[in-house]
Amino acid sequence: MSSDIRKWFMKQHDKGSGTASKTAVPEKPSPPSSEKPVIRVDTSQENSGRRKTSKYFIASSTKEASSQEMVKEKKAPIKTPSKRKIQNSNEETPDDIKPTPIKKKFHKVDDDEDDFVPASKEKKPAEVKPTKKIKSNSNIEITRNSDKVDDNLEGEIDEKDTGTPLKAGPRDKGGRGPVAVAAGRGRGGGRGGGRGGGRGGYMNFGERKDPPHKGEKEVPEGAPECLAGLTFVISGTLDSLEREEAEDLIKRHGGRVTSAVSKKTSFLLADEDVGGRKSSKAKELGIPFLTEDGLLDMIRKSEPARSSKQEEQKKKTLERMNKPKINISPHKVEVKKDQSASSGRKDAAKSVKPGISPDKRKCQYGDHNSLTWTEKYRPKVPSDIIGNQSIVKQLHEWLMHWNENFLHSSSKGKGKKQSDSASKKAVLLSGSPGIGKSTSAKLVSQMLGFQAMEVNASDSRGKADAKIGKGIGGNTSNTVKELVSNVALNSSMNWSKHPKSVLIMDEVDGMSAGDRGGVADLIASIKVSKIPIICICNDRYSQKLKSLVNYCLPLNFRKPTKQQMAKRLKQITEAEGLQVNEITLEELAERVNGDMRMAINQLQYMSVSQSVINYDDIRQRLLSSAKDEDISPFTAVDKLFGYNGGRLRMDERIDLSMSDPDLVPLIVQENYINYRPTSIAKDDNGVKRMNFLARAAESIGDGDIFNVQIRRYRQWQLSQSSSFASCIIPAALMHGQRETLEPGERNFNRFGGWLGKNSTTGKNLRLLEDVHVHFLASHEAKSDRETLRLDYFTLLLKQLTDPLQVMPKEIAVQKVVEFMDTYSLSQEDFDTIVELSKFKGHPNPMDSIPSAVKSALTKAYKQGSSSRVVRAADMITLPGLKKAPKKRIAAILEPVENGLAEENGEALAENEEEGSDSEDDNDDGISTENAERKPQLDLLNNKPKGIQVQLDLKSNGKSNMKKTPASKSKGGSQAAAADKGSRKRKR
Ligand SMILES: Nc1ncnc2c1ncn2[C@@H]1O[C@H](COP(=O)(O)OP(=O)(O)OP(=O)(O)O)[C@@H](O)[C@H]1O
Repeated sequence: MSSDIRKWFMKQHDKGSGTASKTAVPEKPSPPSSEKPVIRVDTSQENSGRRKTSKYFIASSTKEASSQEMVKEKKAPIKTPSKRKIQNSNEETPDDIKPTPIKKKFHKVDDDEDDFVPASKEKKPAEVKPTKKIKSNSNIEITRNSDKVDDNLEGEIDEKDTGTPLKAGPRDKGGRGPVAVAAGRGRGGGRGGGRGGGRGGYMNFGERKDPPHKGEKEVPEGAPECLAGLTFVISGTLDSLEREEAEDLIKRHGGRVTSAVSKKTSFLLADEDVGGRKSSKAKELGIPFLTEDGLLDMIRKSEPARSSKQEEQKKKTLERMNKPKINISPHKVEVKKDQSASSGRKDAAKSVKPGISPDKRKCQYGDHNSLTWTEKYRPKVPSDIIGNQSIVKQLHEWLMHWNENFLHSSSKGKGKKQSDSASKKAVLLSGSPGIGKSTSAKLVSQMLGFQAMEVNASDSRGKADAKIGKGIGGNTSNTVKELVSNVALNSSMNWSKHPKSVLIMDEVDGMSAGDRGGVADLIASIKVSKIPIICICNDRYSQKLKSLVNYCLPLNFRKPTKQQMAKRLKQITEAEGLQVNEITLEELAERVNGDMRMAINQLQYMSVSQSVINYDDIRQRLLSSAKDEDISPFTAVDKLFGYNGGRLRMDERIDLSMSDPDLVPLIVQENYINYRPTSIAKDDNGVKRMNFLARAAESIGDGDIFNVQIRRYRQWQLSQSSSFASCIIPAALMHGQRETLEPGERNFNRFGGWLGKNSTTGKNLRLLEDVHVHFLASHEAKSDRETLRLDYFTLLLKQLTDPLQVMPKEIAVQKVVEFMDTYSLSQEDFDTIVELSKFKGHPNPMDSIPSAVKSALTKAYKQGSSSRVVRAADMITLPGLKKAPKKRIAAILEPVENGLAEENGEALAENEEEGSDSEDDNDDGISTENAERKPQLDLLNNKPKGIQVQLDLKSNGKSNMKKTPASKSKGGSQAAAADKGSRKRKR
């Protein structure tokens, strides 16, 4: 498998039109079809120089594309443009072509929609519709030719999991035959697709062909709104414009670009019949096709006199700047809205008992013109808040019933289900910045007559003082404490006016790592609070908030859609006399990434210097700030796996997966199994899902191979491939709804389990190494670490626990302590042996030992400590090292050559303290330089003999390096020397 991946990587990919296919299916000029009419699209356009292959293509002016010409086209052979190859969809029928076996299976992907949903195998015959003429807004006549669709265009490859050989379709323009599936872009051969329409393997991402006449045509500038009201869908590769350029061009002229064809679509912009889902849907709905030339023509014809346009704009700006503004004040807006509001809303508005009276507010706001627009147009009633209406409603419900749930009720939320919103004393509003969290909290509080007290949690660092008597003048944490317990408020507030208060804690995730105890303190405050607490954060998955989440009702704010934002922004710009069209505002909304505050601020900033803001102004202004977002790995995984994960663009997927290249793959791996892919039918019997799971698992495995290459061999250039294999492909396959697989499981993405498991492995290896070193120092056995674990541990466990289970207490304890002394095992070693010998499903031998016996054993072992002869592997010090690594000591003690198994050694080395490796090199120079080091050298010399140190230890049983040996036996002098050496170093 790994070699497959590497080969794939090493392979130079053909970025052209599929060389492979060219060799497979020799290219030849296709004779004109006698059955399929080919319409010349825009005969007036010289620079197009291309033949349009589909009858669905419209000319920019049908007057020019006369029926006579159409007939001509049918009969006359077509001149092949120099750069393009001729396609004739009737050239080969599926029957003519023998299916070519595919070497490697690639799954079909609709690259237009950036989704990896396998295509339906069914062929949908296109509807037969009468030819009719429609008129576009720009007075361009459009022919809707709906002759019978040539089935060959719809040729499909059956290359899915079933392994059915390809059903070859007609060769496309690029001459890609069926074998081009892997190499070519898009649907490859067989689908009869043109340049890049329809499905393509995800492996081919990024290989969309360049437009054949890229940059060769002049892009006209038309009237600003000439495409207003028209909705375009782009498919395939255009003739001279990149897709993004075409998109910009349309938007610049007031048109809308969507990704999927629907009834609202005005044109499918494609330069040839690209085939694919969009194409067939357009045909099905009778949506006219428009060529790039057609589009350019449409724009060109609307071109206004440039100078007059500019002058007009200048005049407007000057007018606007000179004239005193007649603005709709926020108050007016409010009144207006209230008047038009429904009766229900009126009631709600009536019930508002704002903390500040209108007069006071006026005072507070001062001159409206000096206000920032975000303040000026801050929502005044809940319905002004765009998006998240259900969340606002939930918040309203929770706050409305807070007093009755927690103040006046005897049960105080007890007995209610944990999930029940009424059981939580606090709420946690989460969501990205500038989407209305604080506004909603304040508005709802105001509506319900609560006095809102705002505290920025990131200012309330750390715990409150134990004595909160310091009062409100003290730090913010104290303030919070006092607020929630109403200690100080009584004296300073008029409770008849403000009987109810609510505490709004903004930016609770801003409590930095240094604020240990800050969140804990907040939780403690929530527990005792006599007022509702609304916590606000950006990232509810933040590790810091892990414990807080359990005490709060989580309400997650979503970003408003760009359409919702544009609508609200339009109201603001109209009120401010700023001329901006909706498409431009949608672009702004997209560029600020749903941040309403930023969008409003940008508009206010731009309004200072211009009264007309067009699409290009927004693009220019927000070019650098395009979609920069700091997101947590959990949010990234949520997005990748989300229901709309398939709609994300590839660059967005890459950004998400690279947002944390260490953690995102781990979280993906941990959770992919919980997702039910959207692309499988609801009644799927599980086979398809298993298939998807298998493919995702395989891809995660590939990602692991990349990861090893990156980490071990520093092949950082593979980072993106690694993200691709370990995140993007699995998420593309599995994205959909998350479901739980075990009862009691929470339906949230889990943190990657690998880190925990790796840490446990490291810990176990360290413990094993301790036992191993002691074991070797006892000179009773000379095995390596692995042998000790595999062959000795069972026996050791038996010897250590059996007597305690079956023998009388005293005898058993004595026997076990003797055994431990013989093998130089400490109490910790005893525990390690028990712990590492545990297996799921096997009883723990310690369970059947009475606790009296256990405590007798501990007592007996400690008693013996004072006179115990310790074979002191623990006391070995190595020159230059504060703490000698056990692995090194084992190597000194171990008489056998083979040492530790390489991989275990590596794992251990990774887990050893960092300093040890860097200090490693010091060993070499020790013999000559430092006299202090000599004793340690002696230890090395004694290697085959082992070391025996006899020490009189403290009665607590802990070895003490500073203690002078009471008696010396064999080797004692060395130990003493070692001890001396270590003492000297400590000084
Ligand atoms: N959903 C919305 N509807 C209408 N206006 C909004 C909305 N969200 C934000 N705004 C505008 O943006 C301003 C700031 O919003 P707000 O402070 O509520 O954002 P936030 O989500 O709390 O941001 P942060 O997380 O940075 O505190 C508001 O005064 C308002 O003008």
